[in-house]
Amino acid sequence: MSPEQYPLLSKITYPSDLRKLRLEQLPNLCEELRNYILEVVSKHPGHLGSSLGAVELTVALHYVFDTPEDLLVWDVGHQAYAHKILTGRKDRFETLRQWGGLAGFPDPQESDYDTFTAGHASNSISAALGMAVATKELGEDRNVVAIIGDGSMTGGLSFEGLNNTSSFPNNLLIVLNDNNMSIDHNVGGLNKYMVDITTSKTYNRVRYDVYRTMKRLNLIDERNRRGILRFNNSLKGLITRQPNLFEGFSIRYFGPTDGNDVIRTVEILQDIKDMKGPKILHLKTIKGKGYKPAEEEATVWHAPGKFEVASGKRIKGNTGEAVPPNYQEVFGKTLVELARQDERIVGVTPAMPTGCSMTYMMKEFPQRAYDVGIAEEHAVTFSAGLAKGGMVPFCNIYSSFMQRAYDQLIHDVAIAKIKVVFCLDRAGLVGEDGATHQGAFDLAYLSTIPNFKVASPLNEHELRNLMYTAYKGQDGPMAIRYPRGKGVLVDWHNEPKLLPIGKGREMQRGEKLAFLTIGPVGNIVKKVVDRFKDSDNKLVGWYDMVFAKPLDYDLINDIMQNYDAVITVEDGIIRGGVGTQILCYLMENGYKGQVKRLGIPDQFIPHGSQDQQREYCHFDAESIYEQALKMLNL
Ligand SMILES: Cc1ncc(C[n+]2csc(CCOP(=O)(O)OP(=O)(O)O)c2C)c(N)n1
Ligand SMILES: CC(=O)[C@@H](O)[C@H](O)COP(=O)(O)O
Ligand SMILES: [Mg+2]
Repeated sequence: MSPEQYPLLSKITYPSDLRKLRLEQLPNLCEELRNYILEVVSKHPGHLGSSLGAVELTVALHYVFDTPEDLLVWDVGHQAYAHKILTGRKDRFETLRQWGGLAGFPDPQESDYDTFTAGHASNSISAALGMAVATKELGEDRNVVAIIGDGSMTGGLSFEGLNNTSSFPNNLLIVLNDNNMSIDHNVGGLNKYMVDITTSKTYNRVRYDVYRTMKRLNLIDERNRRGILRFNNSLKGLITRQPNLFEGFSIRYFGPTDGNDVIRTVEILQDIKDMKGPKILHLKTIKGKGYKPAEEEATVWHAPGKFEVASGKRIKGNTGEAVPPNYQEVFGKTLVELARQDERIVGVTPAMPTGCSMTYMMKEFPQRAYDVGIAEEHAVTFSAGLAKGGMVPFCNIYSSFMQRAYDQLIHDVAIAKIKVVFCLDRAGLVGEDGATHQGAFDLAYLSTIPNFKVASPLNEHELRNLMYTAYKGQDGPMAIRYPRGKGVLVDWHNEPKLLPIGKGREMQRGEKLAFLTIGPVGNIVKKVVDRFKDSDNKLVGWYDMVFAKPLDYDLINDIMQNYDAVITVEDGIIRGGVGTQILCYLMENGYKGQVKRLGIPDQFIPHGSQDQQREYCHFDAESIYEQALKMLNL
């Protein structure tokens, strides 16, 4: 990092260096941080807009608090790039989200400054509250701060934390970083409340008048700054005629104030830092702050991929050739096609309309597509309610975020056999988001639930067939899981047809070794099978199981009788996954051949490309081929 380009930042390794700066130098430091984030993230893609918007509050927090002694708990953590840069990781920042490099989210194994696992939204208040209560219990003198966005504040877990905050002695500070955006537009009553509180013109005018008058009379000093903050709070109650939501939880509320004004944010933090009891500071920030394209199109620039900083042009690597669509696009367009046929079909997404392509449905049938905010539990039970009310809901949730809603799947859906179609996006290895976001567990956790059907398509045609089958060819809950990214068929738009429930397919007959696969990972196995074809096309067989539940036992019986060896391959955790279910069946039924299960081992797989992750897990084409050779004694 050149001192010419980054005169302040180049001298900072840790927050202790930052604290040596004068207050008036901080705006320049923020500018440098922003430029550095842009320089690196344009080449090594990651989450941009949130981190740009949080630069000032990050600098202010590390300036005022004695980190890492004081504890900062970041929610989601996609806004924490400035935090990473300022806490000893500047020189590795270029390795962001790459295999062996820095994680995209705070990670306690990466740094002492990262106090808690981050990646899934809304856990920061509970985690920080626990730390704050522990601190108090142990008589330690340290501050604990949770930093949470307006979108993440809508998650149920946040409310559970807020509700609990005043129950035990603690001095927790919650910093609410409110940019009035989630990835897409933020939704719901809380969002409206926060907009109202910010845009109350009378409140803002009176507050400003009071401040100006006091300043003119030279009445603003350290002593009465707190008095002004308190006065603002009472004023807000009087003028907006709304009780303050957070005060209602017995949490002292300060703000809203401009969180992109670093000096003002430092001053306020200094004022409230040592106040006793739980408190919340509401900062208004701009997502993408300081980079025009990101400010103008916050959703696109949430995680834009590679781009040219100067022009704001995103680099797409488009060769002009026809390429297969993303599974997400196929889901989105197929849902619209089905919805055209049946007005009972509706879509539900917890805050991921763009990510999962529910946007197609929202565009054509705005009344029949529901973004419920970051609320996976609610999304599942709400869908069950919709179904009870006569609709056919397609509830799309990322596989790893569905982990939040396991009880709802069982209690609110499966027991009563309610027909909801769950589309689990980002199933399997997801790439650069890493451990927190891997869709590793769904095949295992869904297969254990009675009354559930669980399937995964080999390709885009099969995704369409499964969506159609879930809607038209069965009753009760059914889950369809598919991965992040491109399919395999350029000509993907088939006429959807009904598939037999619980039936797999023989893709190639062989004599010695059978591959049993589920989902798109079958396309990798196909390459391996083709490689054997060159030498001996009788040696290996391949079966696409299609359903993890019910499993096709007829097919497995046939395989048992005709092959000496079986390799199962799934893009999911091995323990409890489809391979394990097949292994149990084979053993229970006296199979004497060899069995090898390939998939995600009993570990959390870190960030990197999906290819690197598959290789690490030994289910890339080469590893599968080697495994087959070994079992065939070749
Ligand atoms: C449980 C969970 N659901 C969904 C997501 C996907 N997600 C990541 S960031 C984000 C938006 C969060 O909004 P906010 O907290 O306001 O932060 P901002 O992006 O605006 O900085 C969403 C929906 C997630 N990480 N975790
Ligand atoms: C931080 C977060 O949880 C999301 O932004 C997530 O990274 C989205 O993943 P996709 O890029 O796969 O939609
Ligand atoms: Mg936000």
